[in-house]
Amino acid sequence: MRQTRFKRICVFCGSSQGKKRSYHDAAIELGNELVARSIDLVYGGGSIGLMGLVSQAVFDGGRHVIGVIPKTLMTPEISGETVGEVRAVADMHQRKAEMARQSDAFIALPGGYGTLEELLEVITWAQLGIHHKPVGLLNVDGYYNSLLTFIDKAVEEGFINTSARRIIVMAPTAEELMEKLEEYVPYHDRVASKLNWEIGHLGY
Ligand SMILES: CC(C)=CCNc1ncnc2c1ncn2[C@@H]1O[C@H](COP(=O)(O)O)[C@@H](O)[C@H]1O
Repeated sequence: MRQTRFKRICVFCGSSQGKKRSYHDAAIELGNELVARSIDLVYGGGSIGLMGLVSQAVFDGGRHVIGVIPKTLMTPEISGETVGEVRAVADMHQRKAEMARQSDAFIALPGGYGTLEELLEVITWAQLGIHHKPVGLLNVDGYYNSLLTFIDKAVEEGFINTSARRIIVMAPTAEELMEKLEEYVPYHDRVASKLNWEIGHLGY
């Protein structure tokens, strides 16, 4: 068993499986990597898409799985069944706060609007000093290349600070990504570190 600084990691990913086999395989590989490192999973609940694959892999590997799901989405027709522990929440905002509160790091696999929104929110929260947890992007088959190019454009055009660019930890495989996340040094902004967030309200 490998040494790890993480007890639980939150995975954001598609509620669809995507078209390539590599997305399917990467979700299972990430789940297995968490198991190999004795890390538990926090995710959005349910069994659909890549969400179902990663949660099943972690559950089958004997680790604890927490699915945080809004009551409205909690039907077999919409989200399928959640393996492991289910935490029902009132809405999407509570879900994100609860997923963030429960985990020591975040990883995004390929996904659509929901995944992008969750990923960008935890990056923004890191930038504002709301949390100091690493954020990893699993760039399976270059899926996120155009997003990364866009972010570099935003740095170039002066909308993202060069030092904040390094909040995103990126790798093409789960193993490499985990190695990088283990070594991540939290981002510190002089202004953000002086902000006094109401921890209770934000869910931290
Ligand atoms: C009505 C409908 C479309 C239901 C889809 N069913 C869903 N069930 C559970 N979580 C979801 C669902 N859709 C989006 N999410 C959230 O958004 C992310 C996936 O959205 P997407 O497929 O990338 O965009 C997940 O990490 C999850 O937290």
